[in-house]
Amino acid sequence: MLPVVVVHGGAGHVPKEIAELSTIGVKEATRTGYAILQKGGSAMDAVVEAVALMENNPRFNAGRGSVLNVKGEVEMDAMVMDGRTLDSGAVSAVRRIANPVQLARLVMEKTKHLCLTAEGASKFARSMGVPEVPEESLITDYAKMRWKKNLEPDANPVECQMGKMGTVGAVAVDKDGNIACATSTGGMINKMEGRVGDTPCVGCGGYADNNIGAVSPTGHGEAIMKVTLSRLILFHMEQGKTPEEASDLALTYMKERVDGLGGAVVVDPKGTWAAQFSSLQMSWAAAQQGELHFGLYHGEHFVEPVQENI
Ligand SMILES: CC(C)C[C@H](NC(=O)C[C@H](N)C(=O)O)C(=O)O
Repeated sequence: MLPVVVVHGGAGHVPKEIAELSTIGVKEATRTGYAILQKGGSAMDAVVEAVALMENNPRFNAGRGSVLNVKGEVEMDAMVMDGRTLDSGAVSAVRRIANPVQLARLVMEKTKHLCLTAEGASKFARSMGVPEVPEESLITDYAKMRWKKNLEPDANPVECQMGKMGTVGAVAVDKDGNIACATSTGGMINKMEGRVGDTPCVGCGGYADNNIGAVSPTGHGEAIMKVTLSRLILFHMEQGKTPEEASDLALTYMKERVDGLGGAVVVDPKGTWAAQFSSLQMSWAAAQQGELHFGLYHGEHFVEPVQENI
């Protein structure tokens, strides 16, 4: 059953044609993560590479392609967690960085802190030799269009929020049984300047523990934080639930208790995995035992050889 990697590309909803590009993106990221695991690479390497690839893909709400805050600027959140040691690293409201997930990993590896924010995170990036990129290079026409639409007086905020999907995340177990997670996002459309969502918060936007499993979620960040979604899913697994049952229980709780929608990718130490969501759709893909699994709408589960199209 090992190794395994499971990836998601967000839980918002967009028209089918656009959503299919997300499926292509999550499949590509999953193949990349799986190739690393097959060569004996670590779960941490696999999730960071998979997420960085999706940050570079303008189709997703992370890195290039991030949604814009109310001022029309890009502020991104990202986190990683290592299930061996429970070490984690995160950045919040960070600007002008191409790959926040790699910066989050550096926070974990090179500082004694778990999270750096805004200007401090940028300063740390500079000190680590991470290049600053022009803000314009992170902004797509699509993100600008959604931002403007949201500012219109008759804009329906719910409709507009859901009309852009693409937070990205991954969980993996390597052949040694080590488990890791990574999540990266531009956040919620037209968020206030300085808004920090679930993604950089341990137990909310991700959690990994070799003894239990790992989770990377997507969805309305404020709702995810209220129920500490990632840790809640793992709590249900500690109580004996499967990854699928645990995700469904926690997502139902989030919906009923705080009216929040979302989804998550989950693994346990044996390599049992799940990709569940309460939203209309979530692009996801998983690789295990030479097979690539993927889907987008409820009830969809396609399988093909993982080697295809390489
Ligand atoms: C409307 C929602 C479901 C869309 C979803 N957003 C996030 O996951 C945002 C992230 N959790 C945060 O709050 O910062 C997406 O990008 O697909």
